[in-house]
Amino acid sequence: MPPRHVAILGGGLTGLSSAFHISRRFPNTQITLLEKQNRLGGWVMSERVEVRVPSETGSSVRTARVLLESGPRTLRPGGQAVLELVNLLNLAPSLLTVPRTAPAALNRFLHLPGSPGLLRIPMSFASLLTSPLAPTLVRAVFKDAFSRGTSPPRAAEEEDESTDAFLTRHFGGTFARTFGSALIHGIYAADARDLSIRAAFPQMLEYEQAGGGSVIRGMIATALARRKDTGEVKEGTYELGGVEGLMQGMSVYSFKEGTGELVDALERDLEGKESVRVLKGDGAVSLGKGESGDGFEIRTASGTTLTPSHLVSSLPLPALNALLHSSSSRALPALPHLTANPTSSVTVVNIVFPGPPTSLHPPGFGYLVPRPASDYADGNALGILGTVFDSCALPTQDPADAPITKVTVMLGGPYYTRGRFAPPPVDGDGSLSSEYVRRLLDELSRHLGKQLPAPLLVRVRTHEACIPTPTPGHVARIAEMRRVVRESWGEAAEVIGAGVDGVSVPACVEAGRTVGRNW
Ligand SMILES: C=Cc1c2[nH]c(c1C)Cc1[nH]c(c(CCC(=O)O)c1C)Cc1[nH]c(c(C)c1CCC(=O)O)Cc1[nH]c(c(C)c1C=C)C2
Repeated sequence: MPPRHVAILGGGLTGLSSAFHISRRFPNTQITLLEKQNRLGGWVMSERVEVRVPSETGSSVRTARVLLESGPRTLRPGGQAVLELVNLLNLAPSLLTVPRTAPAALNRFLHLPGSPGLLRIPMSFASLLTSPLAPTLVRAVFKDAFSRGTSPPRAAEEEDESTDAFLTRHFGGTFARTFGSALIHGIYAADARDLSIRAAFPQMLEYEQAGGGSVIRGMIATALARRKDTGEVKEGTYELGGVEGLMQGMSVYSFKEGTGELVDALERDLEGKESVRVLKGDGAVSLGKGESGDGFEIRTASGTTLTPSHLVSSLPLPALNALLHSSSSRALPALPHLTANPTSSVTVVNIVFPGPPTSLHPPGFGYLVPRPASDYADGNALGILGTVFDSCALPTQDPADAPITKVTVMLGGPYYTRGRFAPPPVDGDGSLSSEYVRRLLDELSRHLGKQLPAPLLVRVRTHEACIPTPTPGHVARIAEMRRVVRESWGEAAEVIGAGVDGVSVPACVEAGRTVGRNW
């Protein structure tokens, strides 16, 4: 029998995807989505702002509406659950795609703390030959591929280690610090020494297993096995329409109005459904068992009481923990491990410069800054994690007749938790102090190897505790947490979200897509 009433806690992508998919599966079920903020989408945040742009000769000024992203800005075509939403929400006409052959897909850089300029990460054998990064990469490949028996596979499900420890074991400490830490900054804004390899990169463990202890041998063996596998016709379970075809040969994609279009389309869809109620600016303040012992009782900040038969929590796990502890009447049994993982805070600074991108930075995706050899307490002015060259990947998101260069600098993460850094103070109107902007521009000029012009716009957002870091043991802890939900809250409740299923946009959408499949 379909559920009578499903309450969904949290209006980020996971909550929105849950509401969308549950309402498709059970069109007559009442659904209430509760979000304490006045907006939906969590940290997916796309916004157009007016920028006064001088013409190339400087003789006139025009106003351009420039798109700024402070959360995820591009998506990978491999995430089928997101492609399905693009199809079902008719977003294909808004798609902007970046081919695999574009400079933004091919050129990625590192800025090594302590030395000026950027180093291109070699993506081909030819570019490896001339790269200053070659010694680190070649040594790493040899260490993993030709070391026999020194890296026993960690097959047992309960075994886990940090991503840094795994990479050091296979590829050496210099590789782990130079490439591994930078990669983890770009995804989790976290310290690779804190991040579980099993939770973040389970495929690495599969390669290690397939390669008898070597990741590289395992990758080669897996690729060869896939090539032999040609006869198999895979059953498509996602409703992709023609969208998959549009993604052939593409590295990433977004939308004309940014990733926020996904959120807006989901919100419009839910608003159009009579069975769905979206309560913005009204979070749950208490959560307990229903009065008759059946279902749940939720009280909201505005005083509304809900008595759903089914419950989906997509709240950050620490927020769910706080909610459970503040709920006294008919309290639900506590859940283990909700506060086991730390979270990273990220400061996102969008900067718009006059002039075309070619005048300011090399063509490419942007650059990442590895962990300094001296650790997070020092060695990196302001705690910069990396910079994205936004205008390079998706130039058509902004007006073609306004010559601008848009970059986004990301700061914080482990610099805020382990270092002596704190999020930059902002003035009453939300802007950075001119002294901080000067220091930031000086530092960027050093990274890019050229003096930068005065920016047309600088906008800052600090996302507090926005990305959970699954620490070693996460997968086992989540399995236990899920068991306790099942056994003591019942089959009518599920706990999902970035802190459970993974931090990427596809992981969040997928979690909402599969929630309640057994109802
Ligand atoms: C606000 C900053 C974010 C940082 N990480 C994420 C956000 C939103 C989340 C994230 N970023 C990436 C992934 C992997 C998904 C994938 O594409 O496979 C996740 C979950 C990769 C990534 N990192 C950066 C970009 C532009 C992308 C592509 C996806 C996206 O648009 O987010 C740049 C970047 N992100 C962060 C830093 C410090 C950084 C530096 C250049 C933190």
